[in-house]
Amino acid sequence: MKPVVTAGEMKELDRNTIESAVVPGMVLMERAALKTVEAMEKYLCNKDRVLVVCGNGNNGGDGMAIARLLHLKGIKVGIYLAGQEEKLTDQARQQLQIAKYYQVPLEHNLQPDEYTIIVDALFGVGLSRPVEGRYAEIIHMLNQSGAFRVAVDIPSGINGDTGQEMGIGFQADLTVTFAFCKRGLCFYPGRMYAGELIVADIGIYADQDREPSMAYLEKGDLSMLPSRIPWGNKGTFGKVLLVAGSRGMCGASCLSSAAALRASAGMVKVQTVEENRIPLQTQLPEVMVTCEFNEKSNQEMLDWCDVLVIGPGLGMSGESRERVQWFLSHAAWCGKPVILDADGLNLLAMHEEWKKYLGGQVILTPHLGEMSRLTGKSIGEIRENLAETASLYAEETHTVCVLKDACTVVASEKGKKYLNMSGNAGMATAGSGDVLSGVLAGVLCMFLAAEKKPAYGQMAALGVLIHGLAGDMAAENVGERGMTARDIIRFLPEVLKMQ
Ligand SMILES: NC(=O)C1=CN([C@@H]2O[C@H](COP(=O)(O)OP(=O)(O)OC[C@H]3O[C@@H](n4cnc5c(N)ncnc54)[C@H](O)[C@@H]3O)[C@@H](O)[C@H]2O)[C@H](O)CC1
Ligand SMILES: [K+]
Repeated sequence: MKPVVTAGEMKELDRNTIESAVVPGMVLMERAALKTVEAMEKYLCNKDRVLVVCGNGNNGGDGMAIARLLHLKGIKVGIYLAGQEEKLTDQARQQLQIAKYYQVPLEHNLQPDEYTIIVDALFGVGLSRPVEGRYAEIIHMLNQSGAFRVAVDIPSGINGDTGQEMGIGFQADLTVTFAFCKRGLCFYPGRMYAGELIVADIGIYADQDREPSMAYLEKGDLSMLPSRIPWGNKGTFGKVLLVAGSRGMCGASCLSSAAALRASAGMVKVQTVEENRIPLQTQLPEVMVTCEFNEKSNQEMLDWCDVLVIGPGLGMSGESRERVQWFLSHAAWCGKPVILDADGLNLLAMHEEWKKYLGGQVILTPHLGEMSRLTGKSIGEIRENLAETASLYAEETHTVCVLKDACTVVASEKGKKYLNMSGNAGMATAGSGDVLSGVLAGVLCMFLAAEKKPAYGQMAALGVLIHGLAGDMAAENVGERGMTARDIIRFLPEVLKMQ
């Protein structure tokens, strides 16, 4: 698990290291330069010609140090100062002095096409307004060149907090960011501008009590998943009750059930309507189907299950409304974990009074449209503030909120947030959300079966990671264009096998 920071948090950590830990800024700059050159090694050969384009700030200072290190390694390199020397920060000025001492060539004309590698050291976390004028022209020229492009800390022009392009963004093939990943490198389009992303440790650490509030999980975090006890039986590995499906809507129940089984649940029972019984049982013989809906059988189902998934393919009928209300309220009373998805969320949006049934063991999985209905905010406003919107709603409802987008945010009521770095555009396909609801149920089952219960936010973040990794495997095998939700299900076991 890796922390993710805002530009402001990064500057604070930077300042804290320099002032409290008394690590000179120049030392941090040298380390930043060394790590960047190290990351460039595998792309470098002595025939390369490198151009380092420097701004006035410390991002530019990093660039000058990088140029000097490359020069001393015998690489042909030149520095192009995009700003004015008199406006350089102290550290950038010192770095320029050092570069001049070692006779690093200064280029006065910008001719990107003469170089095979271009290093963008214009702006980093100090970007404070849209890029215009001469700087915009420079970035445009650099993007036009056929050179291999390296960004220092953040691709210039990309907002370090939101990932939005401010005027024009440098299109990097490789970004070496220092100390911690910035939020703007996780959200789109920032993530696309970054290219290959390397987070370089340069000796800046967060104090325990100032841990950044956001993190992302990596493949290695699958090691958190508990192993299956050898003596278990199908009941041991988690029983999922899926309240799903309605007249003419059976597909979502199939996808969610199949995903739960593929994500390690031991048993799945679907509470649905009579006309879905045959199609479900035909497509998924492993799944039990019941069409009962009465006090006695509902209570038996609730007592039987470990986790509920409520919502896929439910529709908005009065009958569906009753099913959601009964299971949501009774699950709350007995503290059973619930994943509330799709029309379960749309019905919640219409029944404010159901919020009393929500709590820490409830995971909401809205996409932007469902979130708009739940919060009354516009989709545009939500997309601009994904993390804050998810966090606010999680706090308001005391739940875990999985706000689904290209970069899904998982927010828990205690303010912890996770960004998902797995997945791809091929997953924007019908049923992908139904699959996620099943995967989340499967992951909860894993932990419940092992009698471990990390925070629901962390379990949900693991489920989102697994869903995305399966989607990445599907894209590698069948391509993004042609993949379907069932391809994601197909690769779930491969992902879990990796752990
Ligand atoms: N975080 C770390 O551990 C380290 C960071 N380092 C590097 O320092 C930069 C941040 O440097 P800073 O001086 O704060 O700002 P920038 O260099 O990012 O910004 C340059 C300068 O540009 C001006 N500016 C901002 N926006 C615009 C604009 N749109 N048009 C024109 N000019 C603009 C602004 O006034 C800034 O002064 C960080 O990213 C790292 O690369 C340390 O060197 C190593 C440790
Ligand atoms: K940069």
